[in-house]
Amino acid sequence: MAASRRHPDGVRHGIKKQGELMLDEFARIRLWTGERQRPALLREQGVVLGIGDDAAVVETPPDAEGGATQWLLAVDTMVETVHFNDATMGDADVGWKALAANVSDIAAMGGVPRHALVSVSVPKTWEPARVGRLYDGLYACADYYGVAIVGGDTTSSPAQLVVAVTVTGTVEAGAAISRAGASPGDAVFVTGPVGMSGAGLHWLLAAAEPGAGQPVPLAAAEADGTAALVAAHRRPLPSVRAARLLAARGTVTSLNDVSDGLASEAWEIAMASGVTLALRESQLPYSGSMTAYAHRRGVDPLEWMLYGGEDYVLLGTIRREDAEAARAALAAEGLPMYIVGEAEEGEIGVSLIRDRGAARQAGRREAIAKRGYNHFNG
Ligand SMILES: Nc1ncnc2c1ncn2[C@@H]1O[C@H](COP(=O)(O)OP(=O)(O)O)[C@@H](O)[C@H]1O
Ligand SMILES: Cc1ncc(C[n+]2csc(CCOP(=O)(O)OP(=O)(O)O)c2C)c(N)n1
Ligand SMILES: [Mg+2]
Ligand SMILES: [Mg+2]
Ligand SMILES: [Mg+2]
Repeated sequence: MAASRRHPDGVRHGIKKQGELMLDEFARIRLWTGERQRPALLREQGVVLGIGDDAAVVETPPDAEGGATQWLLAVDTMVETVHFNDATMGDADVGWKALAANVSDIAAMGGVPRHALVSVSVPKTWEPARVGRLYDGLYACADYYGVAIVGGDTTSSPAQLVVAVTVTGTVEAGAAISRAGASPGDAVFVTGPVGMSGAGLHWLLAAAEPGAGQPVPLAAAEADGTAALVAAHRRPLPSVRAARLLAARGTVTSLNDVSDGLASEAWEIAMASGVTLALRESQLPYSGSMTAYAHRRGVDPLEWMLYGGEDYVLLGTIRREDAEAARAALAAEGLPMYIVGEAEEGEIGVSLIRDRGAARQAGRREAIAKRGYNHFNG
């Protein structure tokens, strides 16, 4: 009979011959998820029954005035080697980002993120402590955004780690903001700088030592002036508060979040709405550290800004007459909003008006390619 004893965490573990803790699937799940969330948060999200049964039970939350809400449902997956590797991300960063990418999709509909289901497929080579750290990051992000983790699934995996997070959110009935409502004359905005994550990834891949088997330390990035870029890549901060403030104004006509790159997301709005989005180069939110790093590496910063991706800021359109007031209202809350262009009538597409610095050529227009991160193309 397998030896076992009561571990201080209250979970019953088998003991390997060498004395190493051997946890079965259910013990691991309890270790990763047991009593990790504040009871107040679970109550706030209407969780009647959370982790531990066949399915979670949650109440449908009313809006602030007691009115009806609608559910928002989204899922996003992260796969080792595709979305991260040993060098680019720590295990806790993977957990944070897996949930953050989902929270960002709820923000992109103008909603409030509420619940999450977490599916992990774990290679046999991953010691349990690594998944424990992944859950540290997941729960840190869940706590930050007030999301209740109410269940999930656990399997082994023949090779890479896969983590898939499903989120729910709610939005006032009829108030979800799609990609399809932009009209000619609307202002185009973003809720934060773009290109930092792509630049951070570039730096991380260059700094990675083959076979080091551990993430590039943040201290190395600090020493090189790229810590903000690495943080943007590892710990994105989706724009939930900005989304809620903007949605409440009733003047936002389309919204999307930047996962595949500003160009790709702008194309999605342009196609869904049947407009051209014209971006002004001089108005784009250039980050100082991203621009400095790009110049050091001889890269055009626009490359990361337009095509880098994983920024998890929002791109949207808003009625022109409310654009400046909305910007000021967000600024009053310490939240950035940059007006970066205009929706126009005409052929569906995205263009860039070159009106910045040395590249200035009397406002020359360039067509922006429908390119960005694509899982089956490059
Ligand atoms: N395998 C799939 N089955 C059904 N719907 C999918 C699948 N993959 C993606 N989708 C849907 O296609 C749309 C685009 O997906 P995606 O580009 O991943 O969105 P996002 O960038 O917002 O995460 C979304 O509505 C998503 O729900
Ligand atoms: C090791 C590594 N290589 C490449 C990338 C770049 N990358 C991977 S996925 C992705 C786009 C975003 O992921 P996706 O699954 O397309 O999210 P979604 O659009 O569904 O929200 C990018 C830019 C990375 N993050 N890490
Ligand atoms: Mg997706
Ligand atoms: Mg999205
Ligand atoms: Mg994508």
